[in-house]
Amino acid sequence: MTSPIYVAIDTPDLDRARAVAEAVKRHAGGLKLGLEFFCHNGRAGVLELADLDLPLFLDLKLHDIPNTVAKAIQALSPITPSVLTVHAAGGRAMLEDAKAAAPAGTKVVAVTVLTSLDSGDLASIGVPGNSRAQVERLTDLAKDAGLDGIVCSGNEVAAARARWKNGFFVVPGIRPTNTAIGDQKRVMTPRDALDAGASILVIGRPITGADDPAVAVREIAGTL
Ligand SMILES: O=C(O)c1cc(=O)[nH]c(=O)n1[C@@H]1O[C@H](COP(=O)(O)O)[C@@H](O)[C@H]1O
Repeated sequence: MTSPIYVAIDTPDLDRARAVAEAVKRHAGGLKLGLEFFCHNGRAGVLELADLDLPLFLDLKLHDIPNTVAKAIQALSPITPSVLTVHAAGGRAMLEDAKAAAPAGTKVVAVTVLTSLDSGDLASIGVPGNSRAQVERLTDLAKDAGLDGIVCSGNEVAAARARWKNGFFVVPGIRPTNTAIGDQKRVMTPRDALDAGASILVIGRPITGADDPAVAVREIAGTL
């Protein structure tokens, strides 16, 4: 079975990214490249890692007016990521245009409530209620807009999946027991997140910050 673990390769250093990717390859279902990597290496850097033969998840969390987001996605060509992120808070027209602009083989998924936020943070940006209510609202929006799935924490994924049976659910904020939480606020263990309905798990520092990323990813895979 393909591993559900997507390793977040959060570094601006292309050589380090390649080394970590090679180390984790055996137990990873894919690599996630985000803003830290992309701001430094751009499209050329993503294409450099295409020969690793692992699906590439491009996490750009696009959030702008519909025209700008659609044009930005077109400007990624010839990259065809397996997964691409946009912010659900960009609204329905932006989500529809993002999906229309993406290559046919790319899953476009909407970030709902960042896993670094708790209900106090939500209140401070004018969102009433808890993270689950907001994830549910944005899950319905993403589904209606024709996206492929959403990003949420393990705490909300069961509720989100109950509303969208065949959606694709990306769950970051993954922390094996005994690993540092850091800036994340809504976390779950890999096993619990899968049991709750995650399609894939995004895991960064518990693997990339370990003394030996190959050992760390193997140990996590062993718990699934
Ligand atoms: O879209 C994401 O991947 C994402 C959404 C979210 O709500 N929270 C979140 O942590 N992420 C990403 O998931 C990764 C988590 O990294 P670690 O906290 O190091 O495991 C980072 O690359 C984040 O950018």
